[in-house]
Amino acid sequence: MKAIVSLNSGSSSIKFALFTLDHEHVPTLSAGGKIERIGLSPCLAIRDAHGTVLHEEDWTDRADMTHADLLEWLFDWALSHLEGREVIAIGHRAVHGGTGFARPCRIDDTVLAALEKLCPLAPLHQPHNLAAIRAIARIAPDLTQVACFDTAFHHDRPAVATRFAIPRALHDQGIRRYGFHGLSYEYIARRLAELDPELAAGKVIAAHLGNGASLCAMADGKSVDTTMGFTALDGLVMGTRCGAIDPGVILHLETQLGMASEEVEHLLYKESGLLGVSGLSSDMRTLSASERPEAEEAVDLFAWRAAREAGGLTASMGGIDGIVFTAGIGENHAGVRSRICKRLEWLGIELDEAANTANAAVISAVGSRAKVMVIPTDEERMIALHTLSVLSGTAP
Ligand SMILES: Nc1ncnc2c1ncn2[C@@H]1O[C@H](COP(=O)(O)OP(=O)(O)O)[C@@H](O)[C@H]1O
Ligand SMILES: CC(=O)OP(=O)(O)O
Ligand SMILES: [Mg+2]
Repeated sequence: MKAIVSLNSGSSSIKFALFTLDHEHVPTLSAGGKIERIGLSPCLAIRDAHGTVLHEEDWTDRADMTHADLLEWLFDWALSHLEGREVIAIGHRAVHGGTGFARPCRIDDTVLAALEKLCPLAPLHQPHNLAAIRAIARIAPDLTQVACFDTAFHHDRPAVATRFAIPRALHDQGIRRYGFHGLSYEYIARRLAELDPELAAGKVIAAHLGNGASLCAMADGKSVDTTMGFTALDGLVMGTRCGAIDPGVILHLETQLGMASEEVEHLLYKESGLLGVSGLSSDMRTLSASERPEAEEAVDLFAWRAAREAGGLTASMGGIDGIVFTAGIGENHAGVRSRICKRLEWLGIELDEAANTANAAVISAVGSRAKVMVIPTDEERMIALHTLSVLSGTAP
């Protein structure tokens, strides 16, 4: 049976899925899994389509294990468990497509070289995405590999939402707001259209709150604004990323505190966000379980900033009909959803706390002016669908 594999290398996780194809090439999930807490103490779970665990692994205290080490482990496992399935292509999440890539494409040396140039704009992601592509090219040089871009969903936003207030020539060189988490938002837009077509046709904020976090304002299922910009450093507070920051801080760090640009990069990408504010952890579960006041301060800042940006995106759309929470924190953390929604009560948003605690699909109260939902994201399925569209020559 033919199959395709989706690989999604995030900043703290590698998610993967194997889809079998029927004779019309409709993908059905066969197995999938996630390696998480990379850089802390990685663990892995692989499940079949019914959620039954096929394999679990815990690399306690192995903060040293890199994305590449874990991918190698995963390949070895996969090769011995394919059981007659023939993998015809591998689709990858590629976080940054720059100005050159607005739709999924087959990967060759030219594409790889162009994506390599974008690594400085997504240092937590793009190098891992490309390392996975290269590793597979070494193992199976003839296998088709497809890149699916996080930036693509935002490509057709109104021009005003793409511009920084800097000299025009820099915008023309590509220094502009791109936006990320596009595979997740595209999936949410499609899923919402199935679950609630009326809401999907309206003005919705999708909140992808994971280790990386952003919001997307969607009108009629299309991105009109988003909190991330030139890089995935912008916008909300994240696990280890600072989110939007006064650029004057960066100038001060360099000119007054004498920090080298590599040190500033490290500080803003890897030592800031929830980790920086709490001094404890980048992981929301750890912070929620902690009694330390700094942990509480970090969680509160996370929610405050998300609500503040949601207010801004509401203005971008000229109103709001609904909010959809997704990704690790958005799907699972009732307390954070509640904190954000409380700060948005002025928009007529009211939660049903029992539904919220149960992680129900609809968590708004009956009288709420805007509907609030929880929809698990599925970037892997989106990658599979895009990969198939490239194989069949029907990519948009
Ligand atoms: N059951 C849960 N309850 C609360 N938070 C959770 C839960 N599961 C995951 N998270 C949080 O989600 C975040 C990771 O999100 P995820 O979307 O998996 O990350 P990535 O951006 O690396 O794909 C972490 O902060 C983690 O603590
Ligand atoms: C773009 C981004 O931040 O991705 P992730 O959530 O996987 O870190
Ligand atoms: Mg993610």
